[in-house]
Amino acid sequence: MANISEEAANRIPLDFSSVKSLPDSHAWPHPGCSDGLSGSGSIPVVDLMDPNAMEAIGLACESWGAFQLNNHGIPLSLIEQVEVQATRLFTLPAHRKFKAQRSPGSITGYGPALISPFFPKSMWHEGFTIIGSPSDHAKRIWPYDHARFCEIMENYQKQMKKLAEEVTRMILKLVGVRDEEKEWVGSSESSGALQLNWYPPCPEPERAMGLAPHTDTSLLTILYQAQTSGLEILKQGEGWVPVRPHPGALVVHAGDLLHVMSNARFPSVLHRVTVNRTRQRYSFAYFYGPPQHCVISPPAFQNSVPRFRALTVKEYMDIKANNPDLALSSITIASTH
Ligand SMILES: C=C1C[C@]23C[C@H]1CC[C@H]2[C@@]12CCC[C@@](C)(C(=O)O1)[C@H]2[C@@H]3C(=O)O
Ligand SMILES: O=C(O)CCC(=O)C(=O)O
Ligand SMILES: [Fe+2]
Repeated sequence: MANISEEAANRIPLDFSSVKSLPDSHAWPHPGCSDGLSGSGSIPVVDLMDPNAMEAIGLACESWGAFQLNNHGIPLSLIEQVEVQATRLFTLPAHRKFKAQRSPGSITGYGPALISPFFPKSMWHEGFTIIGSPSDHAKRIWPYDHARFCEIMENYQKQMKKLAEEVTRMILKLVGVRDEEKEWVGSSESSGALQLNWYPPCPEPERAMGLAPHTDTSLLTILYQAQTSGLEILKQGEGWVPVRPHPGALVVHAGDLLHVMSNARFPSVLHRVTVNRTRQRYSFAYFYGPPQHCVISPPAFQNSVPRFRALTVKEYMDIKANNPDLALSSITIASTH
């Protein structure tokens, strides 16, 4: 995949509310069938309150890299509040949203997905990325009326962080990470980010792409998808499998840092989003992982050969930001046999 970021930087953002047909900039050659296969089956469902939840999570991560989580303790009322605020944001006129545009080189704010520059066509999607308080960007959109938006987004991140810690503890126990290497879990050091995603209705969904295939960089992602389907994960040997929204459930994805820390026992999952002719779609993704300065590496077992070199989270993030497709293979240790 070529980095076509210079050309991409000059792309004119599309005002989705005014388009009646699919512009060439958003028409993908074969969006729905990149491997010609369509998978069956569906990702496992895990009940967090079940005494066997940890084992179920391990099996799901080994074979699917994703699972639906029930009984997670996040109140539906909070999720609904996030939905209200996301709707309030994304239904604003384009010129209002552009006030909160992400500045070059930074992560937070409104705009296309950060991976967009690596694809030749634009995605049928808008996003808003938050780390901690979104007040800087929210104030630009709503100078006198940003407090409620900020309060809800901060509260959601707080609750998501607690849940992510609980799931991370189980996963790192399964992986066999030593206690001193997981001191960051539950500390204020850990990194979290919230991505609000909006996929408007699309006049030609067969030729458009909501979010192009990617793996998430962090350790794990906890995703809420509102009623509309569209998310698909790639299952090895099977193809693209839809992840249908279960009312009240959250989807958990294994990310690249978990891939490395588990020595590929829990591989990060490739996923994408398709779009719909009549229905818009919202999703909220919370990314959780170790702080930037942490050194990550496969666990040191006597008889297992590490497949990745040790590196800091920051170093991995930089490698991934420059070349998402080759990031994992570029830190693979060459086999000497
Ligand atoms: C902490 C993160 C995780 C990021 C980067 C940064 C904030 C925004 C995240 C996303 C959100 C949308 C998909 C993705 C692939 C993208 O383009 O931006 C994600 C990316 C990653 O997982 O790599
Ligand atoms: O919208 C979705 O269901 C997936 C979003 C996603 O993959 C992401 O934000 O990283
Ligand atoms: Fe993702």
